[in-house]
Amino acid sequence: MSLRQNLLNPAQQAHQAHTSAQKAAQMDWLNDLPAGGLSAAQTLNWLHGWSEMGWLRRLDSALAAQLLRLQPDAPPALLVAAAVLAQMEGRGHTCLSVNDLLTPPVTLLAWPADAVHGPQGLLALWAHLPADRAGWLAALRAALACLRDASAPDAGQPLVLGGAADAPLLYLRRYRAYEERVGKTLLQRAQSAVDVPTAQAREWLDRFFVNVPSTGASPEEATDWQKLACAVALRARLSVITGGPGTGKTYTAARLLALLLALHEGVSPLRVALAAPTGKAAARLKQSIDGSLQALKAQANEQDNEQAGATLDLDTLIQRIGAARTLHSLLGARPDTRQFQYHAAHLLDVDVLIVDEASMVHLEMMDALLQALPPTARLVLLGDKDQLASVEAGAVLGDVCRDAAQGGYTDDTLRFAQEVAGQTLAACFHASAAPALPALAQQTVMLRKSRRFDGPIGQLALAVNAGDAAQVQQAFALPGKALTAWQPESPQAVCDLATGQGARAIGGASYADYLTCVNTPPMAGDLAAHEAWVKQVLKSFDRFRILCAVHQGEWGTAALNAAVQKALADAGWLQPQGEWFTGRPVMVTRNDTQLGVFNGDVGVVLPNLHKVPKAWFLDGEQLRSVSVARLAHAETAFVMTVHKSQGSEFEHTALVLPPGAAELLSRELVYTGITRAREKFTLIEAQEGLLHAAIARPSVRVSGLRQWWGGAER
Ligand SMILES: Nc1ncnc2c1ncn2[C@@H]1O[C@H](COP(=O)(O)OP(=O)(O)OP(=O)(O)O)[C@@H](O)[C@H]1O
Repeated sequence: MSLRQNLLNPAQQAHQAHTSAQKAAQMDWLNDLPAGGLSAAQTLNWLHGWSEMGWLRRLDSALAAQLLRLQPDAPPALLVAAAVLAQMEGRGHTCLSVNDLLTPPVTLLAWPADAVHGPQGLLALWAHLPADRAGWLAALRAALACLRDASAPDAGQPLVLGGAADAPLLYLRRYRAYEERVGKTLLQRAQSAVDVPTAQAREWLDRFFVNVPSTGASPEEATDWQKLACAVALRARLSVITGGPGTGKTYTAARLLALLLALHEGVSPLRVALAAPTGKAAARLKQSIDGSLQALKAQANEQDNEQAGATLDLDTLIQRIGAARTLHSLLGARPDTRQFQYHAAHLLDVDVLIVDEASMVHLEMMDALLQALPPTARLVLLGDKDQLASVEAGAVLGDVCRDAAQGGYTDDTLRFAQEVAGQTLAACFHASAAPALPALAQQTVMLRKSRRFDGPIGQLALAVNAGDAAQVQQAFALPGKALTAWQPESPQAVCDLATGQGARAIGGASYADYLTCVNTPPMAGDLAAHEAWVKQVLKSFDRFRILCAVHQGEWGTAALNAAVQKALADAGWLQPQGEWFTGRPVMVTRNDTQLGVFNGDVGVVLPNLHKVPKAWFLDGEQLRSVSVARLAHAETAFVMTVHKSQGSEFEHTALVLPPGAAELLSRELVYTGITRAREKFTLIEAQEGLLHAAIARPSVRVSGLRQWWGGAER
């Protein structure tokens, strides 16, 4: 089954099967093409045929049709490039490299064999298209009503040609505009220097970071990267702190806030905002920042009270920070429009903005955020560069942090690191040891020591990240029950895991934990007892989660959710009557600002005190209930995609790798799945070899973002 088929619902698949034979017959004429090559109309037919077959989206061939209407003599190559570009945008790429079109883009599209080799397939069409870059560029530039390049005036053309002469990039107009604005604004912010009171900053940093690296430590371990990250963040209006789970990104951000407070000289108090792409991630950020500031307060009190605790009012800072918000809510998302309440002409009221889980922020959202942020405000991006990028197009954090591991710090940065943070970086992190890296890299620091993931799960995550199959194998062979790999015969195994009744005693939390709670509501009918019960259910539900990579097929979210629900009902845990039965876990699939729920929020349906079913959500300790009648966009959440799990962690995480979806199984997907697990990780491979195939496949997002700050393009 192809990727597209996997994403189709059963009705669409049936329709597709019905039309396939019809379309194949319609396309027979393509075998008898005249030697003169394809006309634009024939090319369009061919592309429509691909959409009918489910290889392209209808949207993709519709773009080609729109271009042909705009310019009736548009060359076939332009129509094909546009349809492929639209398809790539749907897969998260912000542009299409023209170089990828010089030969049939078999790897790029990863279509099934008949779509590649069949008489109406990719190879057959490519026989009619230019064979070199000059030919493609000539074809693209022959349609200036459809396409703008650097030399042509902007007349609202839907396509834009950009990139370098030897690496031209084709964009949809919208993405080119986002990319240009995001690239330029990030660079401006990174270059926008702020005066740092060196001696004062050094004094506070020495107070906040008391770790002494052990003698004989490796170059990575010899540096206090957290302290360095704080220092670097002081000197410009953009800083980026990346690192794996538990490396102390929020710990560092909390100390940075304390440092900014300590150095703040304005008359009005520092205005701080916290945000993340999802509600869950925002709640975790707030909890973590508060926890770190409380710990810092205790540390300051233990140190010399006269010098630290007494002069730094951390209590007021904690109170003033306020709740962390989703980016949608921060920017003031409005129903049914892409426009936000805050934008370039109505700026956010903030001095410092910390954005966590920045790997999930897609290009369009990053653009909206940067536009709405006052030029004087400091932006601090936190995130794990190795995690999956967002479903939507763009991988801004990945692009920014591409060289973060190597450092590439200039003399200026090295001097600053020494003066302000007291850190002498090993030669391997100097710019001389690598090609000189641009200003953005000087504002980026990678944290390298995990405080939470030093056990088997951490080892596995590192091995996956390095694409090291042997180390992965070794990690699974480690003693203890933290890691389990399983190749069951059928998806029934997933149900066994969910009910906690699996034949294999692999241990770990299951859905039996939260359902035990669901089935023992409080006897007393008072509000406090009811709230405590709801919170306990929600927290227990978050102890375990099943993640998978696809929606369709017997190993996809739809079938597995139904199977798990049935298994739990058969085992007596659930009574699934109607849609909104007690205990049903739900995930919101669309932002609804009026209801206050956002795409990705996960809750559980439980009765309120008056026995009316409500969907309940927990943000930190804050409980919210939503009327189920108004929750129009939600689905069952026993099983969710890895994408949707980002920003969350579970005591026990099970990752299901399905067969036939090779294109979706990437190193980043597996890494993200593993790092959702706090204590136990279970891998369920529907077929032997899926894990190894996935880790051998790092995902690549085509983007030209780095051209705006002088980095090499992918
Ligand atoms: N320098 C440090 N000294 C002591 N404890 C630390 C230090 N840095 C981080 N920690 C602790 O390690 C744990 C993980 O830190 P933190 O939550 O900041 O990591 P993170 O990178 O933000 O994690 P995640 O990716 O899960 O959000 C926390 O308990 C934190 O208090």
